[in-house]
Amino acid sequence: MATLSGVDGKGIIVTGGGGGLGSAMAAELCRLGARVVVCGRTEETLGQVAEAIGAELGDGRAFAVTVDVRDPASVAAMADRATELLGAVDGLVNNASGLFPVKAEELTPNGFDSVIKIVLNGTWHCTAEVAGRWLRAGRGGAVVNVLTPYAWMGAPGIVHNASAKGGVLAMTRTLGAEWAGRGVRVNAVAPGWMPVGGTDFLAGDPRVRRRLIEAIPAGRLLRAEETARATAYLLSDDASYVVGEVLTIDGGHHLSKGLYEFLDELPGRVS
Ligand SMILES: CCCCCCCCC/C=C/C(=O)SCCNC(=O)CCNC(=O)[C@H](O)C(C)(C)COP(=O)(O)OP(=O)(O)OC[C@H]1O[C@@H](n2cnc3c(N)ncnc32)[C@H](O)[C@@H]1OP(=O)(O)O
Ligand SMILES: NC(=O)C1=CN([C@@H]2O[C@H](COP(=O)(O)OP(=O)(O)OC[C@H]3O[C@@H](n4cnc5c(N)ncnc54)[C@H](OP(=O)(O)O)[C@@H]3O)[C@@H](O)[C@H]2O)C=CC1
Repeated sequence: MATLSGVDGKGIIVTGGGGGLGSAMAAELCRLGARVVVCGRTEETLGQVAEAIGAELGDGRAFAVTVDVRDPASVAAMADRATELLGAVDGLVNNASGLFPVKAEELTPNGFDSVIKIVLNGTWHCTAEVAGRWLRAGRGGAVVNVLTPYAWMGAPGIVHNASAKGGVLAMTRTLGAEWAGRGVRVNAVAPGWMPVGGTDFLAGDPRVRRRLIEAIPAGRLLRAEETARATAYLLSDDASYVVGEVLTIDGGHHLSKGLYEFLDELPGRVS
């Protein structure tokens, strides 16, 4: 019986690989057979991630490389090093991000820029560098951008990050179409809330956690490994005809806005 090809043997770069989702994603991709470069600005956390993967799966599976995705020269140096370490780079996961909650009317120009530079410009710099190498070499590759459902829904309180993610959504669709004929696929995942990384503080509060879960039709928070497996699919040759697509992994959360949260209170309840 035919089996799915997965990411076995592929070399993959994960930006923000020292963070909550990035580290879980790197570990799961390695469990699925990939070799991974985790990159970000903080050498210490990246080293810990590579070491933990090495302890679980053996040496030579995960490597730490520093990068600032806002700086094209730093991204080019990271891509050189990743190629040395992995032999060949087959996939790129644009996962690095930054945000802070702020009222839009209180956000300064520099505050807006600080997030746009990481999320929108950083995703572009990494994609242009890595995919540019594939195109020049006449070979294929797969890019997966990490979005969230608020890339198309909007997110009051984080206008900088929502604007950047909306831009990355347009980038995903545009480059997906522009490069599909040359074997470079660009897609995205849009995970819902996970109790990791930048939102750990929210899901860690029992009251907030309960309210979050109540609003999610699947009735629980998303596990980082589930996002990793969806990402692995888009990186793999199993997704060879999937182009410019966004795979939403949120337990139906973005579909539930409106009536769902009040279903229990309606006469002749539906749920
Ligand atoms: C239904 C579907 C559900 C779907 C549900 C989906 C949920 C999705 C959740 C997504 C989560 C994530 O993305 S989590 C990712 C979170 N991770 C991170 O944030 C880690 C990386 N963060 C950072 O590096 C920093 O926080 C960040 C500020 C972004 C960048 O750092 P920099 O050093 O570049 O910036 P700084 O020099 O410190 O600051 C730049 C400017 O920003 C301002 N600034 C900084 N912090 C500020 C703050 N808290 N409030 C106001 N302003 C602030 C400063 O005053 C400066 O402006 P001036 O004073 O004018 O100079
Ligand atoms: N947690 C959640 O519930 C959800 C998260 N997401 C998305 O998942 C991704 C990861 O988020 P999460 O794990 O929560 O957040 P984290 O804050 O844990 O991870 C963000 C990572 O980005 C890196 N980073 C930030 N700025 C730069 C930079 N200039 N250059 C290189 N790396 C940088 C950080 O490392 P360093 O500071 O060392 O550079 C950090 O490792 C993001 O794209 C986020 O939008 C989507 C939906 C839900």
